[in-house]
Amino acid sequence: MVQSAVLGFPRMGVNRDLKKATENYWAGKISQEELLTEAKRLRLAHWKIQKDAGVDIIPSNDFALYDQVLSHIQDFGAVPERYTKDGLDTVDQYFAMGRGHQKGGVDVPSLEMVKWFDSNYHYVKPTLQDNQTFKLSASPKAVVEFNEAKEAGIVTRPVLVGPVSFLHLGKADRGQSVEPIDLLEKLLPVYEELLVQLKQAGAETVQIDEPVLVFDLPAKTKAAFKPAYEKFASLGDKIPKLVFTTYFGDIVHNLDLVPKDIYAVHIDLVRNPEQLETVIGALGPQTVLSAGVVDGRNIWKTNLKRAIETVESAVQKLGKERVIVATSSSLLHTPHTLASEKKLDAEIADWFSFASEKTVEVAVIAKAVTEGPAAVREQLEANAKSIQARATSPRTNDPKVKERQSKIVAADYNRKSEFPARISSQQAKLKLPLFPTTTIGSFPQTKEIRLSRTKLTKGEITAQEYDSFIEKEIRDNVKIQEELGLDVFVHGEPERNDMVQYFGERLDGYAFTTHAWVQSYGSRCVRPPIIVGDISRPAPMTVKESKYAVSVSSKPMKGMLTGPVTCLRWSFPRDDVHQSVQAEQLALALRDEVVDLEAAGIDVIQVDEPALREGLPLRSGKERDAYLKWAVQAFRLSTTGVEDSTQIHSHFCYSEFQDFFHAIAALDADVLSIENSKSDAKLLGVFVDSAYPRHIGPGVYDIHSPRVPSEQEIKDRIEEMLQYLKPEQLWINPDCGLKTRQWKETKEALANMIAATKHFRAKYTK
Ligand SMILES: Nc1nc2c(c(=O)[nH]1)N[C@@H](CNc1ccc(C(=O)N[C@@H](CCC(=O)N[C@@H](CCC(=O)N[C@@H](CCC(=O)O)C(=O)O)C(=O)O)C(=O)O)cc1)CN2
Ligand code: MET
Ligand SMILES: [Zn+2]
Repeated sequence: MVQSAVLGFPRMGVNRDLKKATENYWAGKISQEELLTEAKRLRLAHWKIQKDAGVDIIPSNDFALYDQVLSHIQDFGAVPERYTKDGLDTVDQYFAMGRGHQKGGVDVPSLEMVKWFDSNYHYVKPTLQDNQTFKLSASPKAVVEFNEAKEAGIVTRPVLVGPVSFLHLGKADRGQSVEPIDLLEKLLPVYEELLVQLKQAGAETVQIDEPVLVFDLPAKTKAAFKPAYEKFASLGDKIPKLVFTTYFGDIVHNLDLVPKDIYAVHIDLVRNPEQLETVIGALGPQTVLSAGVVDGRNIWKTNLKRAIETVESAVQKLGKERVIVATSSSLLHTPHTLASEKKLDAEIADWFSFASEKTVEVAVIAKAVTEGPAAVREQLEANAKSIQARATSPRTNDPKVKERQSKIVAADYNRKSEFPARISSQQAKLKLPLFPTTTIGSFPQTKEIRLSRTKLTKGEITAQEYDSFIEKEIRDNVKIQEELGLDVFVHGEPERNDMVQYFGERLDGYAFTTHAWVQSYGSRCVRPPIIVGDISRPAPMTVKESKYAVSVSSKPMKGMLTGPVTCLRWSFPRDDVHQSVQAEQLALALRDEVVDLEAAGIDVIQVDEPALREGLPLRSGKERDAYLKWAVQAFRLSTTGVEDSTQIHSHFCYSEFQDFFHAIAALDADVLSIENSKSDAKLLGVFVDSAYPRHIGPGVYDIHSPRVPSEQEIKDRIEEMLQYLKPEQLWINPDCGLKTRQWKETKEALANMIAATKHFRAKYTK
C-alpha cells in the first residue's frame, strides 16, 4: 500500500498555548515543570490529530520549545562554553542560547538567529569552535519524545536534521576560524549513537533532513555526503532505515549526492513538480520515493485530483510499496486549524486548508492511490467543487487593477533627481547633525496596547476610544524620544498588530484570519494575511496616525510602511498568479500611500523590505536575476512618486548583502538601516568596494534579546563601522524595531546608544 506521511506539525497549539507557556515561564509565572508538562500535552495532542486523520507516518522530535536546530545543538553537546560555565540548568541554558540571559549575575547574549531557507521561520545557528567536540546528551530529545509517543500508543518517525545540513547551516564562533563542514568526522559518532538508541527504542525509520541539498553547494559540503551516508549504511540493521529528506527546492543539480542505498528519498513536488521523473530515474533499485504533494508552505486546498495523478505516475514506475504520499515540507509554516476561523467569509474559507486539514489530505490521497478513487469519492467530489469555485470566482479578479498595471511607464520607476541633488535638498530641510540617531519604527507593544486592541475587536470600546488611546501612545512615544534626544522620530506603530497583517487588513484583495498563527521564532508568531485576489487600496492606511505624530513632534517624523515584496512574502500569496504581478499590485497601492504621506507633511518615509533577501531564489542563476528585477522594480515603483526633498529610507533585517548587493544599490533608497550587530562589520566592506554613495545605518545592538548593551559595546561597534563607512554616511540605530521589547530595557539601551553617538559626534565635529 501507499503510505501517508507528515514531515512535521506546528507546535504552538490551537491557541498559541506554547507561546503562552514559554513566556509565562520566562516571566517567572510558572515553574519549569509546568512548562514541560504543557509541552508534553501539546505533543500528544498533535500526534493524536494526525492519528485521527489517518496518517500512517507521524513525526516526532519535530517539536521544540524554541527551535529545532537549537535542540540539536544542545543534544549534540555543541553548546559554546559561555552558556555552560554559569551552571544554568538544561532548559535555561537552552533559552539562554535562544534569547540571551541577563539575570542572577549571568550575562550572555544569544546565538545568532537567521532565516530558515526562504521562509519567515528563524533558526539558531550552530556556532562552532576550532577545538569543537561533540557528545550526545544523556537523554536525547529524539529518544525521549519517541518513547513518549510510544507510551501513548503511537509509533512515530523521529525527525533529525542531518549531519551535513547541521554543519553547513552552522558557522565558526566569533574569533574562530573553523570551517564547520570539517567537523563531520567528529560529529558522525554522535549521530551513530543516537540512531542506535532510536532503533533500540523501536524506531523503524527516521526522517533525516538534508534540505541544504537544494542549494548550490561548495565542493567541501558536497563531498561530505558520501562519507556520512556510507557510514550510516555500514551500520545496517543497527540503526533505523533513513528517509533522506529535502524540501523548498529541487535536487536535480545534486542528484549524485543522494545516497544510492538509502531506504527512501523525500522531494518537494509542490515547489518543483518537474523534478519527479529525473529523481525517480536516479533512485537506487530498492529506494522508496516520498512524494511531497501537499504544500507545507501555503494554505490553499490541495488539488487532490492533480496530486493523485502525480503520485500515480510515481507508482507506475516504482510500485505501491515504493511510494509514500507526504507533505512537501514540515507543516510548521502553516496555521494549526481552519476550524478556529469563525469570521472568514464562507466562500473564501472553502478554498483553504491549514495544518490539521492537510493531514487529512495526505491520508485521503494515499487511500485514493491504494484503494482506488471510489474509496474516497465523497472527499474527491467536494474537493473538485472547491477547486472549481475558486478558479471561477469573480472575487479574484479586478479589471481596474489590471488596467492600472498596464499603464505603468518607465518614468514611474525613477526619482526626479540623482542622490547628490536629493540629499542636499533633504539636508536643507531636515538639518540633521552628524551621525543622526533614529529607531526602526516600532516601540514596545505593551500588554495595554494589545488589550485595548482586543477590546476594540470585541466591541468593548468604541473606535473613537481606541483612536484616542493610540494618540496618547503616540504622544508618549514622542515624549520619550524627546527626552532621549533622538534626531529622527517614529510614531512607534502602536496601532499595528503586525507590519504585514495591518496592511493586509486595509487592502482589497486580501483575507485575514483571527487565529491562523504561524511561528516566526521562539515564542513569536505572525498571522500572515492571505492574498485571494487582485490588490488595491480603498483608502489611506497610515496617514491619520503619521499626521497626528507630526503635529505633536518637535523633530522630523518618519512615516512607516511595509514594502511590496515584504507584504507579499509575509502573506500567504496566491498560487494562481505570478508573484511579480502581486508585488506590482502592492507597489501601486503603496505608491499612493507614500504620496499621500508626503502631502500630509511627512518629510521622511521608511519603506521596510526585510523580506527581500529571504525571497531570493535559493540557487544563483536566471531565476535569481528575474526575481531581483521584479522585486527592485516593485520597491522603486512604490517609492519614486515623491519630491527630491522627501527622504526615502528602507530597512533590512540582515546584512549579508554580498550575493545581491547590486540589487540593494538599485533600490536607490536615500538611507538604509540594516541589521548588523551580530554580524562581522567586515560585511560592510561591500559598501566600500562599490563606493556606495548613499546613507547607511548598520544596527548597533541586537533587539531580539532583552539584554541591555553597554555604552562601551556600542562605541566598539561604531568604531568598527567607521573603518568601513564615511562619517557623513553613517546613521546610528538599533538592528530592527523594538516591538518585542519592554520599555525599561528599551530606554536603557537607547540611552546608551545616544551616549555612544555623542562621543563620536564630539570627536568628528571640528
Ligand atoms: N509578519 C512579520 N514577520 C516578521 C516580522 C514581523 O514583524 N512581522 N519580524 C521579523 C521577526 N519576527 C517577528 C514575528 C512576530 C513578532 C511578534 O511580536 N508577534 C506577536 C504578535 C503580533 C500580533 O499580531 N499582535 C496582535 C495580537 C496580540 C495578542 O496576542 N492579543 C491577545 C490578547 C491581548 C493580550 O492578552 O496580550 C490575544 O489575541 O490572545 C495585536 O497586537 O493586536 C507575538 O508573537 O506575540 C515579532 C517579530 C521577521 N518576520
Ligand atoms: C522586521 S522589520 C520591522 C520594521 C518595522 N518598522 C518595525 O520597526 O517593527
Ligand atoms: Zn527589521
